[in-house]
Parts: sequence; structure tokens; C-alpha cells
Amino acid sequence: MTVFVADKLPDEAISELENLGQNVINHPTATASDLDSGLSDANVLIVRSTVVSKSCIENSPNLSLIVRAGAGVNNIDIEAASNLGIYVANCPGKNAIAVAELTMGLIVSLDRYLGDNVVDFKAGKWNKATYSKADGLYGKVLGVIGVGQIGSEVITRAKAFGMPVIAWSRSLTPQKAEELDIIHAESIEEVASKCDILSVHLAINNQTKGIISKEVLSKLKDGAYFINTSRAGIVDEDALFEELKSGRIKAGLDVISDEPEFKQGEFTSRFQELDNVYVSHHIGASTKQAQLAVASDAVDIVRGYVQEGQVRNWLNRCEHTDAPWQLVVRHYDKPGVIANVMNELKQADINAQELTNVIFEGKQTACCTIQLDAEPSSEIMKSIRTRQDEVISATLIQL
Ligand SMILES: NC(=O)c1ccc[n+]([C@@H]2O[C@H](COP(=O)([O-])OP(=O)(O)OC[C@H]3O[C@@H](n4cnc5c(N)ncnc54)[C@H](O)[C@@H]3O)[C@@H](O)[C@H]2O)c1
Ligand SMILES: O=C(O)[C@H](O)COP(=O)(O)O
Repeated sequence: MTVFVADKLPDEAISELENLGQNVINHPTATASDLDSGLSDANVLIVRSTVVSKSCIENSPNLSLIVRAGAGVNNIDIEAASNLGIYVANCPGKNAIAVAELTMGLIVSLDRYLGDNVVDFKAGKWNKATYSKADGLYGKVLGVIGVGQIGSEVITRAKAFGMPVIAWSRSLTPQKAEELDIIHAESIEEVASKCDILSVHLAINNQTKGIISKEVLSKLKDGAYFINTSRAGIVDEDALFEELKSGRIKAGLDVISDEPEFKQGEFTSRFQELDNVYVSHHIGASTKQAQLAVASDAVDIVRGYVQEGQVRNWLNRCEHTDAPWQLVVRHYDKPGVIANVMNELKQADINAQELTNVIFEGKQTACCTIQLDAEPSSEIMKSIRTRQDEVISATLIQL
């Protein structure tokens, strides 16, 4: 197989992929436009934030697996991949600690004006008078939106700072909040109105896009901080810009909508004109520790695929096939047995939706489980069971 790596991965990961016996094409500076015309040989594509467009997917005839070496998959056209039966997988949680560390770093930096301290120092200015105005974080209430892998790590660190936490997450119950020793909120608005610092840790999708709305931002207390290390599209950025421009709040952002695609170069952003916002360069996941953990997970996904045909962290698997019937055929392990069963089903225009076949110790027998979109007639079942030199038993289950 050919594995195309279209982003910067640690050297160790590239060696591990090569050690799997795969042909590895390493293109650490690849951009979306490099991929758009397609990858003629690649079977597996590994990316970090490089955009994998519909055009790339549709023009890569041998592509069967895309691995996101990271958490967020909004850079991959998953619908296009699903339409062509291409697996998409990611490496969740492996960079959560790194992002939580940056979150705390942004909070401390805003409170102590660290970015401005350094800029003045480099410019030969001593400014203890201005930078002695920090409020302090102890006792300040941290609001967390999304208690997933990163949100949980942020909570742990906030507690170490002596900061009470109030959180909203779609699956956070009052009981779970009590176990975590945090305050449960019924809504994002409630968190925003009760916290001193609001930090968002949601995945982006159709339901979460713009969820930190103008209304949510307006609920923040005067002087509150807003931290976004998730994705720019989670927040109504125009509303955020206006709130920041008014000087009412401060923000620490690792993600902005005009983030450049290139890794190094000149660029402009409207946030550059504001003093009360610190923007880091989408570096949440970019610690050596996190990158080694993520890359090792990505390699492990490829290993599972090439060696066992299994894709761990498979994201675009249909969760419910809606198949109403399941046929379980225990059979002798020899050529044509499943083909004959499928042929019976085909003649009745019955579609097999998911099919697994496993073999037993001794390699004499196997069991095939097939999910069906319609009920096979008693005649079809009889016909399948009649092949006694092939079929041991055939059982029909209504799902
Ligand atoms: N700045 C960075 O470098 C960096 C690094 C890693 C991850 N991220 C971003 O942070 C996000 C969160 O990462 P994570 O590892 O904590 O992921 P996670 O899957 O553990 O957590 C995602 C959270 O989003 C919530 N969520 C998802 N869909 C939702 C919906 N429709 N409605 C309400 N809540 C919903 C989940 O319930 C969960 O709380 C990633 O998706 C990614 O976009 C950024
Ligand atoms: O979702 C993620 O994992 C992060 O945004 C990391 O992005 P990166 O791999 O481009 O640093």
C-alpha cells in the first residue's frame, strides 16, 4: 500500500510507517491545492489540518482510508469520503493535555499581560507600572462549554489554580457534575452569565456552529475573558469582534476564521488591531509530547487497517443500518458458500447491508452474519438450509 502523509509528522512516525512495509510518500508542507487534483497512487492519506476536499477525494481512485492525526475532522469532506466508501478516522484525546495547557497559558497571559510584557521588553521599554494591574485567578469562576477530553483536562488544571468550575455539556448531568466537583449549568447562557472566564471545548458540526452566539457573549460579565481553543466557527466571530472592540471583555484565541493555510508567512487579521485579544498560532496540539502521542495513534490505525482490515476510530460508519432482519449462517469454510447464500438473497431482491464472516479454531467452520433490508421467505431459508455440505445452520432474527 502507499501511505501519503500530507502534513508534518514526527520522524519516528514516518519510520514506523515504513517499518510496516508500506510505501510512504512524506510531503510535510502539502497544502489543499497540492491535494485537490488527487493522489493517483495513495491508498491511505494521513493529514493534520491540511484540507482534504471533495475534489481530492474524487480524484484519488485508490484512496480507501483518511486518517486525521489529531482530533477535529472539519478539514476533511467526510460526506465525499462516505459517498465513495472511504474510511475516515481520527486520534481523539491524544492532544487533550496539550490543548488544556495552552488554555491555562492563555488565561494566565491575559491576566498578566504576558504578550505585551514581552513586546515592550524587546522594544527596550520597562513598564512595571502598566503590567502590575493583574487581577489574579484564584477564586475566579471558570465556565467550561463541552466536557469532552479537552474540557475535562481543563477542569483538572483549573481546580489546581483554585478556580471553581461551572460547566455545560450535552451529556453532563447534575450527578456527573457532583462527581467531578463542578457546578452543573442548564445552558450555555447560564455558564456565560455566571463565570469570570468562559472556555469553549466543543467539536464543530452543524449543531455547534455559532453556538457561542451574540446573545451568549452579551451575557459575559464586564471584564470577563473568552477563550477559544476549539474551532473559530463555534463562535459568532463578528459578535466577538464587536464585544472586544467595545473593550468590555478580553479574549485568548488559538483559532480564528482567517487562519492562513500555510505554516509560515505574512498575513492580516482584524484581531491584530485590538489590544485586548491574544491570538496564538493554532498551536494547541503542537507540543512534542502531544505530536508523538497523536502520530503513534495514527500509525496504529494504519497498522490495524493493513494487517487486520479493521479501522479503529472509524468516524463515518453508519451507526444504524435500519436493517430489520439478521441472517446468521454457520457454515463450512470453503469457497462459494457465502456466494450461494448471497445468490439466494439476490434472486429475491433482498439487499445485504452489513456482513461479517469469522472463522473458528481449526479453520473448518465459520459464521457469517448478514443484515438484510427485507425478510427472506421460508422457501429461501429452506433453500439455504438444504445445502448441507455447505451450511451447518441458518437462523433468521428480527432486529
Ligand atoms: N487548538 C487545537 O490545536 C486543538 C487541538 C485538539 C482539538 N481541538 C478542537 O477541540 C475540539 C474538542 O476536542 P476534544 O478532544 O475535547 O473532543 P471530544 O470529542 O472529547 O469533545 C467534544 C465535545 O463536543 C461536544 N459536542 C460534539 N457535538 C456536539 C453537539 N452537536 N452538541 C453539543 N455538544 C457537542 C461533545 O459532547 C464533547 O463534549 C475538537 O473537535 C477540535 O475541534 C483543537
Ligand atoms: O483538532 C486538532 O487536533 C487540532 O486542531 C490540531 O491541529 P494540528 O494538527 O493542525 O495542529
